[in-house]
Amino acid sequence: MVGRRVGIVGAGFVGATAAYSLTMTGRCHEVVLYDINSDLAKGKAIDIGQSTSYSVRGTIVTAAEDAKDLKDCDIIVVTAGVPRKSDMTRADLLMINAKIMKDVVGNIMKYSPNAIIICVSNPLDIMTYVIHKMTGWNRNRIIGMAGALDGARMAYQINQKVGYGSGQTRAMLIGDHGQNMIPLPEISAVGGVPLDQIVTKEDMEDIIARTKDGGAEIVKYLGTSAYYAPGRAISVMVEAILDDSRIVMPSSVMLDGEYGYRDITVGVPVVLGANGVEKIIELELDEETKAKFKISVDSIQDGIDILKENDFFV
Ligand SMILES: NC(=O)c1ccc[n+]([C@@H]2O[C@H](COP(=O)([O-])OP(=O)(O)OC[C@H]3O[C@@H](n4cnc5c(N)ncnc54)[C@H](O)[C@@H]3O)[C@@H](O)[C@H]2O)c1
Ligand SMILES: O=C(O)C[C@H](O)C(=O)O
Repeated sequence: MVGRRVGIVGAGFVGATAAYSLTMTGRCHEVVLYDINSDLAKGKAIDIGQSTSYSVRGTIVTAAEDAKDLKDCDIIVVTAGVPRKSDMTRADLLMINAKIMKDVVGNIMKYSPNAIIICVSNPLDIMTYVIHKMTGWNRNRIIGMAGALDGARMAYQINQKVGYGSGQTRAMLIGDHGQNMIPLPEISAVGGVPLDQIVTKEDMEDIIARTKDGGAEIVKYLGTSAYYAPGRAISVMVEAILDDSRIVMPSSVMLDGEYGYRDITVGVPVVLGANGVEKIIELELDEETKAKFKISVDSIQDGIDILKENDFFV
């Protein structure tokens, strides 16, 4: 369904790039940029708005003067927060970004109580959990963006190795958006051809390592984190919800018994449609992958426990 209103909270590198990507594909009627730095939101909204003369379909791009201008959004993308620098891990952003989430979620609940939220801020799985706990909303309406990006990164690494299949490569991962993410080459493919038939074991190990290191590699060169691939990954998810296209996308979602876990947000394949998460797909995991998944879940739980110890949820 084309023609609805998408709010983006945080008009920095990632938020503005997501807005630009949405505008270029012309898949939503209106994008509203909100940032505590209102001049930044204004400048980006004008600049992106002026690009729409050459996009396939007009999109209205506005800057929110105030959080109340986020009213009645169908989808809100949360990119507010601090990105890491080269000497940091995503986990180092835990306390500072969790505090920002309090402010952001309060505004969303007040002005767009029926929205679907796509969380982007890091550490991703834990911020997604924070948004669940603070809103108390049904779990289909809160989705963490990570697998869409990590899958695109894995596809890129595969294409770099084989030298073909760009745009035809589908890569699947599960787990956290961090060092314990679990690329699944055994169910990834280039144009439908299973990876293990075209990539050596050694190359596969390299693909996995470089995918896991994908965020850090960019931070090393830019001194801040990536935004083109994240921005596009966000817009693909937004479009799937607006179009009710029911694509399968690994995303960080609240488990309630799936994969043997409850009350934890972690990346698994889901179906994205008009209601947000339409379905969680339960892959059959072998014993080795189950053990890796547990390590990944435990690492997310560690971050949640730090917030609890600091009375964050009180
Ligand atoms: N999930 C992913 O795959 C992924 C990918 C890239 C970046 N990220 C994360 O996204 C976040 C944003 O990255 P960036 O590069 O755009 O950073 P950025 O610094 O360019 O932008 C963040 C913006 O958030 C704004 N902000 C801070 N507090 C706010 C509040 N309370 N309300 C509204 N706006 C507020 C800031 O003013 C800033 O403009 C970081 O936490 C980064 O780690 C996640
Ligand atoms: O690496 C980061 O800190 C940002 C983001 O999570 C990414 O993977 O690009």
